[in-house]
Amino acid sequence: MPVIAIYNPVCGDGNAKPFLDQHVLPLLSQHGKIIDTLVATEHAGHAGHLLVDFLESREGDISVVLASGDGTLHEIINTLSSTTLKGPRATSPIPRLHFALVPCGTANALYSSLFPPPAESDSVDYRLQSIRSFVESSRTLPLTLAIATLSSPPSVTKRPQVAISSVVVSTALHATILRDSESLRKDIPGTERFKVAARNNSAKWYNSYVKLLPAPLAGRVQVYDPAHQAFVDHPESDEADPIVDLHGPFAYFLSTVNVDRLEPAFRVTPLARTIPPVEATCELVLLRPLRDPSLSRDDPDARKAFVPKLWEVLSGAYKDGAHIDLRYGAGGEIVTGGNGPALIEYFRCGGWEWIPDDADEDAHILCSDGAIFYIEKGGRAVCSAATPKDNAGFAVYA
Ligand SMILES: Nc1ncnc2c1ncn2[C@@H]1O[C@H](COP(=O)(O)OP(=O)(O)OP(=O)(O)O)[C@@H](O)[C@H]1O
Repeated sequence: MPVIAIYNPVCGDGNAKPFLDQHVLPLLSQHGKIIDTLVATEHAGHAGHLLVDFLESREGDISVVLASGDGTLHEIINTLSSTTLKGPRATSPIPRLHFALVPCGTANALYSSLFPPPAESDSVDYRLQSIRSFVESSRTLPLTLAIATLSSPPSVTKRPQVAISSVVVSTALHATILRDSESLRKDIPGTERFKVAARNNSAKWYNSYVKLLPAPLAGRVQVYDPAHQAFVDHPESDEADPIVDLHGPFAYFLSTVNVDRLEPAFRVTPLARTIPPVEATCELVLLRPLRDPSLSRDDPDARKAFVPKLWEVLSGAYKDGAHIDLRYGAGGEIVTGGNGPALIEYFRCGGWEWIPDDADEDAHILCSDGAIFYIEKGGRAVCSAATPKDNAGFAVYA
């Protein structure tokens, strides 16, 4: 099978090339794997085009050694999903692409979810696991994709914009963090920049109306019940009307596919691993501050009072996903037992719609694997999880 190795020289701390040279290429060569093309990305958006050129010049299935973070994989998936190949491949569908991931990015969400990190997650061995799987077992896992369609208002005749994710689609706090953290990348190359951007946005709430759609096999939207530590059918999702309506404001709204974490230690959707889905689903976690019994309306005092609770939830994600079992006590204090409302609402669904309030500028920001999009005024984002077809789509050596 032809093999291309692509590295992003600027991702993470900028060490993809030396890591490839010192560790990856020798291991591949030890196992007799020949790299047909070894190439660096030269600019944003380049990785997808490199792969298109390679596909057009080879036949059959191909493998890709990808030394980057999640953003470069995102670009590849989006470019290939919107490109018609030339030459002999013009008449046949793009074959399944097999990726051996070398985690060289900042967060490496997909890699660290597929290979949950030991304490020493920087070790060379830890970073070579997908490569080892490529050379030793060739076992691949197909990726579920989250397809987000951003539509204009019905009065505007414009094609919707499509963003395809293999990790995360978010709005609200996470999307504004990603928007703002990019400008901090140069000064703070590590994950600390996400925390700085989070602090700057922590008192914001986002006004939107949301619909949750069931996955085909389940037929119902499912919600996590902390009392039984299991998913149950949402009480408002029944056979006659399986769609669940949710009103804001929202502090947090984040949906994942394929991953249980966004950084090695930030297990934001832990049930993706502990109760694995049986079909393509979005794992959706959200936080609606007005579920807090101590808050009755949205005003600046309420937003300020909620900030420490937001932080406690987010720090719970760093404690092996403990945030999903936090509840409100009668006075709005955060507790771990009892039967008060859960802080985090954790849904498993086939998709969702986010219809931002026109007057709330920041509610129009959407993040797809770190790439930032703007939902037009009067428009909406619709996201659905898709199962890859046999022999097509994207798979990872794992
Ligand atoms: N040669 C290049 N010069 C400048 N930017 C590049 C180049 N090659 C790729 N890029 C851009 O670098 C961005 C960051 O890459 P990537 O997401 O892989 O790493 P990261 O952000 O450090 O890691 P992660 O997404 O895991 O947090 C990508 O969005 C891509 O467009």
